[in-house]
Amino acid sequence: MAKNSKFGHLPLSTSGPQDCALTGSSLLQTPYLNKGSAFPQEEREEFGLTGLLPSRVNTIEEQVKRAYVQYNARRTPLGKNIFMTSMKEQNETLYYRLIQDHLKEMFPIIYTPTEGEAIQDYSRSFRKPEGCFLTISDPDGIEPALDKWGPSDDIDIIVCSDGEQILGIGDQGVGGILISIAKLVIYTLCAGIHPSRTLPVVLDVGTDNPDLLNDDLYLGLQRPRIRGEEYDAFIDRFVRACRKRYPKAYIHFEDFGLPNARRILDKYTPEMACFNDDVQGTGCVTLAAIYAALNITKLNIKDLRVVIFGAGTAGTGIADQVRDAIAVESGKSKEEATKQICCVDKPGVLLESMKDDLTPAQHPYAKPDKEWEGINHKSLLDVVKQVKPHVLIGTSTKPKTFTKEVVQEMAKHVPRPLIFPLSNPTKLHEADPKDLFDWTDGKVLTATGSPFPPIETKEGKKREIAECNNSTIFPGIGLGAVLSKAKLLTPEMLVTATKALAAQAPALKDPDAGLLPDVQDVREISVNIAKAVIKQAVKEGLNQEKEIPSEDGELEEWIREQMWDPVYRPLTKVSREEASRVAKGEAGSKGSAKS
Ligand SMILES: NC(=O)c1ccc[n+]([C@@H]2O[C@H](COP(=O)([O-])OP(=O)(O)OC[C@H]3O[C@@H](n4cnc5c(N)ncnc54)[C@H](O)[C@@H]3O)[C@@H](O)[C@H]2O)c1
Ligand SMILES: O=C(O)C[C@H](O)C(=O)O
Ligand SMILES: [Mg+2]
Repeated sequence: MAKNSKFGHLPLSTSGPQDCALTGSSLLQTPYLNKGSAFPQEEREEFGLTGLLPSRVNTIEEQVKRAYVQYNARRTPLGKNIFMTSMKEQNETLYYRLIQDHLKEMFPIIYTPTEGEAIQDYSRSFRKPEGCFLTISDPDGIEPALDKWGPSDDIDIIVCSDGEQILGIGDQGVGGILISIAKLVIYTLCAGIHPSRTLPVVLDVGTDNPDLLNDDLYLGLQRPRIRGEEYDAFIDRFVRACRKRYPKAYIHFEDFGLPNARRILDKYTPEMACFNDDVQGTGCVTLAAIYAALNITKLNIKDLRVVIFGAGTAGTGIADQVRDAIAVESGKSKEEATKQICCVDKPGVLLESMKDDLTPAQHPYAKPDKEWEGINHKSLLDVVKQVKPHVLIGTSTKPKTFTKEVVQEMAKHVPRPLIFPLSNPTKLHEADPKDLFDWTDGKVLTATGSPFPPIETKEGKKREIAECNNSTIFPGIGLGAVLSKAKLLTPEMLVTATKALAAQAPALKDPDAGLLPDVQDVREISVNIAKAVIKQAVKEGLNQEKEIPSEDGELEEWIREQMWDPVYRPLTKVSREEASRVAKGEAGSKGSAKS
């Protein structure tokens, strides 16, 4: 429990002394409690560390300085990523503090795009497991595996992936554990979710990736993916087991394949607080970036024409958010609003005659065939000529498909084209922002799925390229859901989160600034997003937490107080029996003590 809080009992432990039942080398090997060379003299004596550490006692700032030198000695992004993973296994507080002090530089190393390389390399560079591995060949193993992560109040957020559509790099099987871990690191960094209260899971159901099927070092279930009833039953058993073991935990689904992502989300949304990041996170962050751009172009969302290239999980998630926003602003029905959105996939514009081959999420966007008669709807250039979109979004995983011709065609019809190449990792982006800028004489308003450096304008000014990645919004939404203990995550909560993000766009004040806040500021942004979500949860009567302050200032303070910071906290020696009440169990990978 947080100490000295004017709010009394708070669910997250973020400050004050913490109980520790470990001593000696087991303490040094417990990443959540280890302070390494920063253990003060008294704790070295009390916890049996004498002789196990060099004599000099460092501050965390000194440790960060040393770790940063070591980090910089690694030459490649993947080498740096591997270094960071090993730092996390040794000293979690230092790991988070190091990133926090170099956030902008390290974000692309621990997250998109470098995490993609690490995932592809998972079985080959594997050294130490982290996370929870559940396998379809052993469904009875689900409950005992979850039991290892502590008592029912211990877990706030579960991120799970079945590894089928990791970023844009496709099926990575059991390596998908690393995307669950990376998303949870972002929750901690960007929204202060307590790192010991999170659970990363991979649901190993096999793989259809031939490279992995033929690799004798592959660590997952080496057989084709199991689909259909057996898959559904496995997912259901997992979700039910999570609900039973951690009834208040929020479930975040990540990088499931197209046939499953939306289906699973729709199944569980009416029953529990759950979230699909690729569908909802991407939809919300993209809509927020559109809102910010509209402020510059002075257009209203109700008038927009939008082309979405790549109508998969993310593409249809974005389409739905934009459609709903158009409907609300214009008073039109959803069906009417849908007409302003044109979804293009491999076979071209989605048409009614293709209905048998479309997913349920794509169905509403299928256009009457006669509207496209005589037009080459498979050519993006022809689609752009026909639709004259204000907004072009790429979620296709097909690099360089927003060609000079396509972009210049778009720029003929609208004064400020909004073009968002969102396919990750960077090498899959549909266009490079510098090209978009050059091809449109700087008129483009852009945001990208992975980070890019600013562009220099002819006048020597810098134009920031916002990162339109769901990482800007999912941490705040999760924080809001966790602190309010929301029973459900509703569309209204997502709308209010999107508006809270859009209201903080730097471009509202300076048109050369980014369309979305910089990662550097995301912690503060998360507070505002969480506040919006919590207020909406209360409004809808879905908050299981009853002690939520109603006044805005107090609410913000209440949120901030529950956000975890990477600082060393004094340790209080307790017996194993005392600690076990709150412990995660020494067998758990995160160490045993929490207070
Ligand atoms: N920036 C973000 O926050 C964010 C969030 C989620 C996904 N993404 C990225 O979006 C991409 C798609 O992810 P997803 O989860 O939606 O995958 P998905 O497989 O569900 O969707 C991809 C879609 O693109 C279509 N496609 C493939 N080739 C095409 C082509 N030549 N022309 C038109 N369409 C084509 C596929 O048929 C599919 O429907 C990935 O690269 C992912 O990293 C980015
Ligand atoms: O993980 C990311 O970088 C964003 C997104 O969830 C994706 O799948 O690309
Ligand atoms: Mg994703």
